[in-house]
Amino acid sequence: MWCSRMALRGLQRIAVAPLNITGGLTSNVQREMSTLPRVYVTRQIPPEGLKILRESGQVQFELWDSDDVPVPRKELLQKVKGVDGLVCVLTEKIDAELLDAAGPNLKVLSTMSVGFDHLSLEELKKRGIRVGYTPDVLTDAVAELTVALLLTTSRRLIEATHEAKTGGWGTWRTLWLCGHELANSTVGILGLGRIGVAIAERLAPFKVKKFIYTDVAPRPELASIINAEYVSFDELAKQSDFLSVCCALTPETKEICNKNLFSKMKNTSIFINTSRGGVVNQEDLYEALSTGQIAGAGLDVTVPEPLPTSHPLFTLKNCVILPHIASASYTTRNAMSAMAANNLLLGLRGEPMIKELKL
Ligand SMILES: O=C(O)C(=O)CO
Repeated sequence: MWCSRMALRGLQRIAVAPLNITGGLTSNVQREMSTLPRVYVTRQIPPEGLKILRESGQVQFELWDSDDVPVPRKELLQKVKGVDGLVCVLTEKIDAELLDAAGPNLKVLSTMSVGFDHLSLEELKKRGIRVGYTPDVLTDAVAELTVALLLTTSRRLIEATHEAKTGGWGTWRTLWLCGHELANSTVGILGLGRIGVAIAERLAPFKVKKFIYTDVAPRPELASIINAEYVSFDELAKQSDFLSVCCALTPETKEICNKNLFSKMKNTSIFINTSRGGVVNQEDLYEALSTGQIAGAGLDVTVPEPLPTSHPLFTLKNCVILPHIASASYTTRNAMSAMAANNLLLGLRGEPMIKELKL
């Protein structure tokens, strides 16, 4: 089944150029097309971005025309040979092997993501490749989903609908399916950036008592927007009733949420992660959840993705797991796609990108 699907996908791959290449084109047009910078797009990105690339007249591009299956690595290594630009999503590892396969023509990489842990920045820098990414446009969608996940976890909504559907709903009971409320709580943010601020702004009307945060250093400008207090990592763990992870995954933050953190949290606390699965030691989280060290966890991101259905975290009632959908609204994904396309085109023209990573 898998093989035949893959074979079908392979057949569906199409080359898309700014003008449809048909037998009817004059040889002049064909000659002109062949001199345009070549771009490979590693995924069928949402229509806005493809339209921008197609109508730009600035590039010829080929894409892996599927959203369901990522381009196989072997195929990707073939397809990037000699390209001038690359548009990728977060499932593609952009490392030395891939950059070597692409060769020296590659000048611009544009990722349709705010996260960049799938990119080897050092290798990109070494080769002088400019990198575009897509922050800001997804902030609202991610903040919205984080609030939804937090409430789903703290008020036990998945358990509750399951009980209602499967006959567990007996009489109204005084302590049945009780959870933890935001009113009068302390909300902690691990890694205060645009998204952390947007989450806090949305939580404030729930009558949160106090926002606290930790980061590599205080961020007074952002903190003042939400009146958040800078605390140490340990204090964040100790004081937070709800702890929301918003930091990027870097070598410094890898598995920063581990036994050390969970052991200091209250057993009534809720842990939420919508950043990257790699910031959490999942074995330690399982231990904390299954022993009642913390009350619950809501995860939009895991290691690996997808998380195998046999993973122990799926056995826990107090763990809500979503399949990495924080930015998944039509508006946001189209905006990310458009920004990724524009970053690429600007980069190839040697102009400043809308959002470019400083390497
Ligand atoms: O953009 C990202 O980095 C994501 O995780 C997708 O929302």
